[in-house]
Amino acid sequence: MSTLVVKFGGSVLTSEAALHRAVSEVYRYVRDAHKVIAVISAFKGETDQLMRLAVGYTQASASSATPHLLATGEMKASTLFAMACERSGIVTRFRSVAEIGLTAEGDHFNAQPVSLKTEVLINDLKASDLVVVPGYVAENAAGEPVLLGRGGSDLTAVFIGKALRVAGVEARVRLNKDVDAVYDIDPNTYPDTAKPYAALSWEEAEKIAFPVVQAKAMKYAHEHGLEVEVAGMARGYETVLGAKTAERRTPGFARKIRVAVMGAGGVGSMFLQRCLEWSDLIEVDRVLVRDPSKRRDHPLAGKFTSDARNFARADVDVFVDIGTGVSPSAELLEQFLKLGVGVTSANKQAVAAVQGKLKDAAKASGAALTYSASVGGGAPVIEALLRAVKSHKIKSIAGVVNGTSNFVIDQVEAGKTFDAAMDEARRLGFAEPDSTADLDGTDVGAKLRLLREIAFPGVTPVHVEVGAITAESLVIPKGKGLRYVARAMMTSKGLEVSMKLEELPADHYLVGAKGEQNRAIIELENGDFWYVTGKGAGAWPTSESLLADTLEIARGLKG
Ligand SMILES: NC(=O)C1=CN([C@@H]2O[C@H](COP(=O)(O)OP(=O)(O)OC[C@H]3O[C@@H](n4cnc5c(N)ncnc54)[C@H](O)[C@@H]3O)[C@@H](O)[C@H]2O)C=CC1
Ligand SMILES: N[C@@H](CC=O)C(=O)O
Repeated sequence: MSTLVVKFGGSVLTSEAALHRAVSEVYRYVRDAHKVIAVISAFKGETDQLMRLAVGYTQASASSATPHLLATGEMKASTLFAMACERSGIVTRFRSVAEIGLTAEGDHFNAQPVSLKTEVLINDLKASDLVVVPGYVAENAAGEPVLLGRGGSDLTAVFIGKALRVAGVEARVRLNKDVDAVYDIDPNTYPDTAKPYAALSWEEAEKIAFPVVQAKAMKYAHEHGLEVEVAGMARGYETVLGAKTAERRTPGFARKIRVAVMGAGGVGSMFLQRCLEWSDLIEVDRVLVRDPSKRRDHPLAGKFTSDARNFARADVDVFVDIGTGVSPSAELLEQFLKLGVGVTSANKQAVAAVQGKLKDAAKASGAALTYSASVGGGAPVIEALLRAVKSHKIKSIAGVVNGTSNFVIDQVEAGKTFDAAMDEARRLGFAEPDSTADLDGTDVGAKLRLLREIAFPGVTPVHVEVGAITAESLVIPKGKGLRYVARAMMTSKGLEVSMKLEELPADHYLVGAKGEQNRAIIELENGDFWYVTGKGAGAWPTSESLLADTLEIARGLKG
C-alpha cells in the first residue's frame, strides 16, 4: 500500500475553515486507499505572534523556554487537525515528536533532524489510515525541544519520507501550499504571466522554488535523492522536484465549479457550509428546499428555491443530491445526467430505485454518476468495491452499513434504554427522517442493492433474508458481539443475500465497528480479504464524502 507524507503549513492553515479543507485533502487520499502521515505546521501567523510574545518577555535575550513556547503553535494545530480528521471518520492516530523519536542536532532554532523511530509510524499505519504529527519541532539528545528553522515542517515531512523509504516503505512526500505548483515567478503577484512547472530538477528547484519550499528541506531531498511534490489543495497535479529537469505544463482546474444542491437538512446544511469554505473552487448556484422562506438568515438564502420542475438545467457542473425518498431525487438525478451534468448522491433510496436508468443516462451523456455517501457515509465502501471489481471477482461482501443501529446496539450494551439510544441517534443526525428505516432493513436493503450491483452486476438473488431490530432483540451475548450485518454471497446455489442481527466473535472485524462507524469486508475469489472502515453516519463524514465526489467530478477524474 502506498504511503503519502503530506505537509500542511501556515500558508494553507489560515483559519479553522482552512483546517477543514486540509481534512478533506487527507480524506481523498485515504479513500483512494493511501495510508497518510500528515505533518502539520502552526496556523498562519501563529509562530510570528509567539515569537513577538517571547521577545516581549525575554527582551531578546536567550531563554530555554522559547522553543517550548514556539512548539505550542504546531501542537495546537496538529492536535486540532487530528480531532477534525476523527470527526470526519478517518481512523487517526496522533503522535508527538517524542513518541515518534524525531531527534535533531545543532542550534535550538535551526536544528538538523538525525533520527526517527520509523517502526512507530509503520505500526500505527497498520491500525490506522492516518498518523498526524506536528512539524517544525524535534527533540535533541537531552530531550529538549528544538526547532528545524523557519518553514521547518517541510523538512519534517521530507525527513520522514526519506526515513520511511529507507525502511522499505513506498512513500511519497507532498507539500501542500497556497499555490497549486511551483511557477517561474510568483503567481500571486503575476497571475496572468506566471507559468507553472510539472517538474524541476533539485538544482533548479534550489534556485526557483526556495520561496515555496524551505531551502534546508530541498537541500536534504537533493542529497538523499528524494522526490518531493509541491501541490495545491484538491488538485490532481503537482510540480515534482526531483531528477527530471524543468518541464512546463498547462495550468488546470482554473475555473470555479458550479453546483446545484438538493436538500439543506442535517447533511445538506453541512455540505453548504463546506462549499462556502471552498468558495475559491466551488460556487453554489442553487439549492432546492421544501420551503425557502424558512432559510432567510442562511448565507446562501438568495440561492434557495422550491421549484423542482425547473431545477435540472445544464448550467452547472455537478448536481449534489442530499434529499430524502425516491422522488424527486430520482427524476432530478436522471435529468441532470441526461443533460451531461455529473451527479453525486447521498440518497440511497433514490439511487437504488432507479440505478439502471441512471447508469444508462450516464453512459449516454458521458456524465459522472457517483454516490459514495449513499453507502457507508464517509466510509469508502463503494470506492473499495469499485477498485476490487476492476481486477478481481468478488466472492462475498459483508458489512455493518447502518450507523444508527450500530450506535444503538453499542449504547444499549453500555446500559442505555433502546428508546433513549434512538433519541440520541436522531439528535446526532444519524437517523433517517423516518427512523424505522434504520431498524427494519429498509436503509440497509437499499445500500446492499447498490453494493450488489457493483459486486454482482445483473444477478438476481436466489434468497433474501431480512431481519429487524427491536428493543427485545438487543440481548448481547456474553463474550460475543452483536451486529446488524448486510451480506451478499455468491454460493453454489446462486447469490444469497441477508440483512439481520448476527452474533459474532468479540474480536470479529465487524464487531470492531464502534458507535456510528461502518465497516465492510470484501472477500475476493482468490481468497484475499479487503477491509474498509469509516464513519457511516453524521453530517461531517457524509458531507466529506459528497465533497470528495464533487471535487473529483470537477477534476474530471470521474465520468
Ligand atoms: N444523516 C446521515 O448521516 C446520512 C444521510 N444520508 C442520506 O442523506 C440524505 C439527507 O439526510 P439528512 O440530511 O440526514 O436528512 P434531513 O431530513 O435532515 O434532510 C433532508 C432534506 O431534504 C429535503 N427534501 C426532501 N424532499 C425534498 C423535496 N421534494 N424538495 C426539496 N427538499 C426536499 C428536506 O426538506 C430536508 O431538508 C438522506 O437521503 C439520507 O439517507 C446518507 C448518509 C449519511
Ligand atoms: N441513517 C443512516 C444514515 C447513513 O446512511 C445510518 O444511520 O446509517
